[in-house]
Amino acid sequence: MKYYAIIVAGGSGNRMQTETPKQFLLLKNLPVLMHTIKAFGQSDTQPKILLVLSKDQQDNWAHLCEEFNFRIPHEVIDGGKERFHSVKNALQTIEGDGFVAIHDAVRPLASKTLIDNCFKAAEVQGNAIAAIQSSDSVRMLRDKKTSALKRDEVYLVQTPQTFSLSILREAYNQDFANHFTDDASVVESVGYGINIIEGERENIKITYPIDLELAELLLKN
Ligand SMILES: Nc1ccn([C@@H]2O[C@H](COP(=O)(O)OP(=O)(O)OP(=O)(O)O)[C@@H](O)[C@H]2O)c(=O)n1
Ligand SMILES: C[C@](O)(CO)[C@H](O)COP(=O)(O)O
Repeated sequence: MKYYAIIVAGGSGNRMQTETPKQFLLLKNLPVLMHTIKAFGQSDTQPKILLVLSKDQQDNWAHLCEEFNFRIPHEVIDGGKERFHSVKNALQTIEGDGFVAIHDAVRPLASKTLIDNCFKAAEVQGNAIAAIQSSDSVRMLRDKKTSALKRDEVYLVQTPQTFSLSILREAYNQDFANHFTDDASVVESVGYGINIIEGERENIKITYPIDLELAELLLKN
């Protein structure tokens, strides 16, 4: 069986409000993105790594790889306008069958166990996404009214999100829609049920400055 990891790093990090896009910021003296790739490089599954980067960051990345002597093999793919298009660009470079884990470059704390478990579950069920249950109470706002939701029924979705190539190709054949906030929503929209596996609370997404501070605290040496 062939295994692939699409690591999406084609965003500009507007909410982080740093000049350097967040995936290149230093986390314990190593760019965030290198921590993320290392987790896949250390997994038992050993997927082929496809790294999606905007064209204007590809030289910067090559320099960073030299500077940090970063030698984990990976292929660089051009980013797209939205995350959806970045994933699609990478998907189009893959031929044949197999399984693909899609992962945010800015989730550098995913463990190798979580990555391997996602691949294993997708092999059995066709797809598997990492998610955790909410530990807060949750409310929905609709038509200016709020109402409580049953929190046991609410999951906070993470990446990796892992799919068989045949399902993923069918899903990414659609046109982009604004409600496609992750890969599961793209796949669900062509009629597939989505399977959840237990994610990790440490597997945070670096979105705002406080997330980088949290990641520094959480990252084990
Ligand atoms: N056109 C895009 C947009 C996002 N991403 C990637 O998708 C992941 C999750 O997106 P997000 O956290 O929203 O990153 P940004 O789009 O960079 O952040 P923001 O929305 O704050 O601008 C990130 O690793 C980001 O680099 C991507 O590959 N291509
Ligand atoms: C894919 C994702 O990380 C799952 O939680 C999330 O949907 C990405 O959202 P963003 O708005 O692109 O950060």
